Amino acid sequence: MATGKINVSVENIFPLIKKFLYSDHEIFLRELISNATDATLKLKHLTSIGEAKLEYGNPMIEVKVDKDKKRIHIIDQGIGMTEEEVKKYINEVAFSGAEEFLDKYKDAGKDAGIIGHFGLGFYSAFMVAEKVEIITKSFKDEPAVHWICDGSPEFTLQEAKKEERGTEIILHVAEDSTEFLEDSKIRELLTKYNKFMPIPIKFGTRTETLPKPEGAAEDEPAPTKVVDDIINNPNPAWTKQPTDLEDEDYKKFYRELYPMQFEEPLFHIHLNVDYPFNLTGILYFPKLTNDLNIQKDRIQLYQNQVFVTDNVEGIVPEFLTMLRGVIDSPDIPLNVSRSYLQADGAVKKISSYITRKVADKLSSLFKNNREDFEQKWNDIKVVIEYGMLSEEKFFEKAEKFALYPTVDGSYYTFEELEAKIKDSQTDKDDKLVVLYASDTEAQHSYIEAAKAKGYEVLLMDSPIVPHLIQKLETSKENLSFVRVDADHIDNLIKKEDTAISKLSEEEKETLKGEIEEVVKDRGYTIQMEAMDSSASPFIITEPEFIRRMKEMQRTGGGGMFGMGNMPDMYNLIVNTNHELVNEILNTKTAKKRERLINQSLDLARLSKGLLKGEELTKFIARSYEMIK
Ligand SMILES: Nc1ncnc2c1ncn2[C@@H]1O[C@H](COP(=O)(O)OP(=O)(O)OP(=O)(O)O)[C@@H](O)[C@H]1O
Repeated sequence: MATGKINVSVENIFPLIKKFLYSDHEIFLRELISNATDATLKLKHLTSIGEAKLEYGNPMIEVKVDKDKKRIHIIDQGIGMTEEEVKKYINEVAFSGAEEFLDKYKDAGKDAGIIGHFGLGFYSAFMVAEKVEIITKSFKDEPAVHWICDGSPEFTLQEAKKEERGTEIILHVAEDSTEFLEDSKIRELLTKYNKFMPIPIKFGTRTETLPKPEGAAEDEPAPTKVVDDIINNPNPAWTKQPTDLEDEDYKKFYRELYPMQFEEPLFHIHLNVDYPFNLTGILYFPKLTNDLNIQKDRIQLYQNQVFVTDNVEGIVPEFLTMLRGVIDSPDIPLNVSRSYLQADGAVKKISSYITRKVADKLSSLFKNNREDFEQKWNDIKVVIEYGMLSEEKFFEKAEKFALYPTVDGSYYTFEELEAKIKDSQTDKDDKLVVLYASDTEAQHSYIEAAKAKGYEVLLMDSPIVPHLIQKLETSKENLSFVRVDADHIDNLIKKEDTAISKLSEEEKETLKGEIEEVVKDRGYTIQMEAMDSSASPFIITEPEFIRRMKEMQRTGGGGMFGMGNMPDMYNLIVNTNHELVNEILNTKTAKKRERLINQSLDLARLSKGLLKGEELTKFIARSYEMIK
């Protein structure tokens, strides 16, 4: 038996390994299974090129937990190691790797998230074990060896009896890590990190129900068989060629990724590039709600089929983090901080590649089946609108497929919309005015007024609309968006012809004074307008600019500082051509005038959804009195 001392400058590296990555202790299993996988794939390679003269067969990796003896075994059938190789790879290479790791990252230990993604390699075993054994037999014709190390830099190395090729790692689990002796914990980790690794991983057995033999009695139980429980799918969909996959395969894989998701994805995008960087993956568009905060199943990042994280911030442009699926790339550096990641050239290229692929897919979906795309619009618009706002390149590409639905359910691209409304909705200053509503119920009367004029009204109801229209207005010339309740209809799109007022200037002044007297404490700005006699006598409007700025502030970013908390501002428009307004003017008694004004104002508020609570109760009681 040989004993030796591992040559390291840190006197005892293991307590340090334990101290770091405290919350990430669980990665030891991922690291050891990755090594076992590498060893198996190396053997596959050597047999394929004829360097290892043996049958590759169907090797698997087995994980076993012996709770009584407090041990975890990881057994592979890979290339194994000779004594020389153990000395070299374990005592020197692996150790220096661990040392280097600690040196580099002990100060960066607090850079949340990233550090645990960097493999400590073999020595991460000491994060949970007080003693580690390696029993390994190389594929070369040499005796097996047994290496034991108890966490000090001393180790023993002796010949072992192992006959089969491969490596067995035995972890003697430390007292403070006994949670890893629970089957359920190990299963959880295997499913989290190793679900799609390329070599089958066995963890215990399971009972499979077989079909009943023909002619079996109905009450006879179906026969069963005990089989290896393989926890992974070694050939996940993203590793295959898109041409080899059907739509159903993509859906099946989605269910595999998110077993708790019962809703089908709307469509998928298969990513596949090998130059100038390597990346494969599948992204899915799920049905998204308008609530941006509740989307919880996230894109998973893999490196060569090993799960790394589900936090892809910095790698995928932010607007696409709402999607689901997987990205697998060996080219994404993980042992660095997020801020570095965002500045990294390769990562930037990856991010813009993904953006382009998503835009191309949306474009082809739109072209190939517009009807279907329109039907899905409501579920995907948040991502697209968000992308248009945050990525200039995407904004340009989205011109072709971004849709603008009307309150009547027609969908236009911006170009189509422009062509459709150009004649009717260009104002006297040559500005194209796009009318929109955010709520068809609440803004019903305003929508009707616009439709009566032959105008189109868009329905724009996602939370980022104020930002989006701001962006559209600044990127196109002579364009403005106004919500239907921002002013009375003739003011929304001002044309040359000035309406004739039935009231003289003097009469208007008198009336304005009288109305002001009655409504003076309610904060309305009164606007006397000569409108169509069939339009409502009193209308309450909410000026576009201030409302939009406030909304932008509330949804974050943009707008004007401090405006989010300002009270809502309303205008009261009085239609001087309406009969009732004329009557108010000519009413003899002040009491009756006041009553007419109040009743008209309440009706206008009712129409705008502003009449609530006690005021609504009073209004109803008063109305009953009137018709009695
Ligand atoms: N199960 C195994 N079978 C054969 N060789 C192994 C096995 N585990 C580890 N080794 C050898 O030990 C070396 C060191 O392993 P370690 O995990 O520390 O580093 P690595 O795998 O090279 O890199 P990293 O894990 O940091 O990506 C490996 O490169 C390999 O040669």
